[in-house]
Amino acid sequence: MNETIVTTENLTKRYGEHTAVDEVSLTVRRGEVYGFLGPNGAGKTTTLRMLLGLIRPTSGTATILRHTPGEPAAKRRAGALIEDPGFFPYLSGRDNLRVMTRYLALSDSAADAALDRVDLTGRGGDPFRTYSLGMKQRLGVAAALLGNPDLLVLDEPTNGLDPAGMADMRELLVELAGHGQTVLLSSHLLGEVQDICDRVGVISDGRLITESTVAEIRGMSSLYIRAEPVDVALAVAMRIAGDDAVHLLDGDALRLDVGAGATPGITRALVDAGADVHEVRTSERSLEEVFFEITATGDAANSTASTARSHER
Ligand SMILES: Nc1ncnc2c1ncn2[C@@H]1O[C@H](COP(=O)(O)OP(=O)(O)OP(=O)(O)O)[C@@H](O)[C@H]1O
Repeated sequence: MNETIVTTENLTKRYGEHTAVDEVSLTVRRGEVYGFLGPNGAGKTTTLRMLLGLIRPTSGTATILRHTPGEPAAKRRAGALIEDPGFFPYLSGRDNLRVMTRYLALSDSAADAALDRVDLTGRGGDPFRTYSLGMKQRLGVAAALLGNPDLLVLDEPTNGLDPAGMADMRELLVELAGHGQTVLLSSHLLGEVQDICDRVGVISDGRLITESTVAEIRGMSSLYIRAEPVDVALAVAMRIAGDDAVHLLDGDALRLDVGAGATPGITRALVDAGADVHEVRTSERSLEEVFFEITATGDAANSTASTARSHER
């Protein structure tokens, strides 16, 4: 599963003085769901548009399915939902897809197969204008699926959906990946995609800050401690875990960036130092927390740095 489906090397796009995408180098491998994450305006859509050959890079290179973006062979094997697909409101979902299958010289049955993949067969005969937002997004994914592409590129596929719609979309994406399709999706809602992505690339201000698995990016688990007096607890925690790994949280709790295996030793040391221990619990940091940290510091290596404090309860 290590075949490379997408690579970029120092991919850059400038608009006048503004650098929208700044030397981004990323890799998407076959069969994975890759989350391209970043806040609004970070450069996600611009990167995806370069990958699809919709705009030209200012410098740097990209390869998609071993082709240059925009080459007919790359277009055939990659389906995308990147801009409003522009469905006809009075045509049914099925007929909208048929307009596309005819343009792509595919059979009408490809439209039915795509409707089926996104679970819209039952409503396929209804006019597009009667669809909910979630159904419209699903039809957009169905359009991207026409021709059974190897790679799906989806720009913010959960955007604007309610929680149930998001859950449906997530389920659909996992299912697609289960069928061997590689999925590259962008999102600014990290919590929404962390459960479905195999790997993520985090972009901020046009620069790729980090690229790794969700587990790696979250780093090790944290230990939350409430003990009194807090200054005693703080001193004990810093002695055992090191100053940089200890964060004083609001409400005089402590967060320690240590593995769960450290829990018994730290609890014993607190008690030995005469502290009253009210609570000790381990928890994994969410991608959301880590994301705030690394986009604030601009450096993944600093992801446990003290900037975390302002985002913690
Ligand atoms: N055609 C353009 N001309 C000038 N600036 C542009 C153009 N397209 C994008 N930009 C700028 O490039 C930056 C990145 O935009 P982009 O749309 O790629 O961000 P994004 O991460 O997709 O954000 P969002 O989630 O809001 O869509 C923004 O500052 C945007 O204003």
